[in-house]
Amino acid sequence: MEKFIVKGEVQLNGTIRISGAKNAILPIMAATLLCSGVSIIHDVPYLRDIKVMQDILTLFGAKIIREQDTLLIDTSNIQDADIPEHLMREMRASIFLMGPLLGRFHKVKLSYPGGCAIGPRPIDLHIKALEKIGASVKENFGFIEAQAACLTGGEINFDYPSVGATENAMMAAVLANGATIIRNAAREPEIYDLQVFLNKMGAKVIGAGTDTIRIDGIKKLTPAEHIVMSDRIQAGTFLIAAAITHGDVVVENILSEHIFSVTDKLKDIGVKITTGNNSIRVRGGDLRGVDIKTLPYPGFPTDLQAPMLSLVTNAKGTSIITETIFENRFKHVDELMRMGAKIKVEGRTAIIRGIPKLTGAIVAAHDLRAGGALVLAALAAEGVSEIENVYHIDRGYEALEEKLRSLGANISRHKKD
Ligand SMILES: CC(=O)N[C@H]1[C@@H](OP(=O)(O)OP(=O)(O)OC[C@H]2O[C@@H](n3ccc(=O)[nH]c3=O)[C@H](O)[C@@H]2O)O[C@H](CO)[C@@H](O)[C@@H]1O
Ligand SMILES: C=C(OP(=O)(O)O)C(=O)O
Repeated sequence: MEKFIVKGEVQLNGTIRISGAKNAILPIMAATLLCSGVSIIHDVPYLRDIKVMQDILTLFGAKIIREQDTLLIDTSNIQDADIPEHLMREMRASIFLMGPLLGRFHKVKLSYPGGCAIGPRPIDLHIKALEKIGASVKENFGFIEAQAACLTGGEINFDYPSVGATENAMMAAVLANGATIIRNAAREPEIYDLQVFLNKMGAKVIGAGTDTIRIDGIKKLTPAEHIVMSDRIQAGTFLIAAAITHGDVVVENILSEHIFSVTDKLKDIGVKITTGNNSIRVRGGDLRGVDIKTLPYPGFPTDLQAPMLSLVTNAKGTSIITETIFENRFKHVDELMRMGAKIKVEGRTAIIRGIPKLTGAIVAAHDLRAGGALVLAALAAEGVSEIENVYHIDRGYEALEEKLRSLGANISRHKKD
């Protein structure tokens, strides 16, 4: 087990480049199972979830080579296999394999996925979507078995725009007979990136990024090469890091349109934002309280709720943050209170009374973004903080401490005693 030790009150200054997005790479890696041959994915960071996806694809016989930030995934000799429960439980994205495996092998048996413990995370929408295009799905003692001699295009109307269920449905439908229409689809940029990759493989998908996606099934896909989109959540985390330390940071390789909901809120809080061509500069100012509600894209992303909550603990006045996506995504609150933050949680709403400064403390990351949020709080706090359970942070932030150090932060990684 590892921990971070952070000495706070250091302004961050400099330039940081954002790498490819975990949440775009994982479904794209799953999609490589849909064809035979070598697919190439560029700008892939070293993350724990990506290593787990590599391990799963390897079980199916895929040969994977990493050349720096490029993954070469050879699916020429893949065959059906069972995914051990411990790998399924490692991350939410393991469920993204259901659609491609069904498309390729006409049957799939999986246990339930894991992922951040941020409230119940059912997979009913994934299952219903696959049933709509002809799969028969049985749930038995923690396992899901789906089969379809032949998937057939159909109409999928989501009750809720689930990101993962939209991606699973797209990946299953590309090899189905006929056309599939997905309505009330999630509109996240990662879904558009998946569409681009699938179309490079020869699929016929249109509409990703809107709430209606149409997939005209084809018989066979071919391998593709792709530079994955940059990670808007990582970018947002660095923007907030600059703001909380009153620093001056340029975040490069980010499309500002992907995070305008975040930069708009940062401006409301009092932070100076300058948008360049594929970059954003953030300069800290006097912080004032704001109200934020997490929503599906293009609303404020739930994955930046925890980092933003850290920021407003230092904002003058009262802030109200409402989490509408996940039922239990306030585990960072108790930890921030150990650092002196004044926060009251009522149901899905956190009410934060800003204080001039947090104080360093020993705290624990309970999930990925909560871990990121505690690192940000520690950067601003007076004194030294220890953040335990760094393995959560490693799921989604590549070498976070090295990147922060390049901006001047005083942070180091240690084995926990
Ligand atoms: C690997 C990945 O890409 N993870 C992201 C993905 O997760 P994920 O794909 O799991 O998120 P979803 O959009 O599916 O979940 C949103 C909400 O829908 C509910 N739901 C979802 C599926 C289902 O079958 N039934 C159901 O009720 C969930 O419990 C949750 O309350 O989108 C989330 C929302 O932007 C992000 O926080 C995660 O970082
Ligand atoms: C919630 C997240 O990831 P996952 O869906 O993989 O748990 C996240 O990336 O913040």
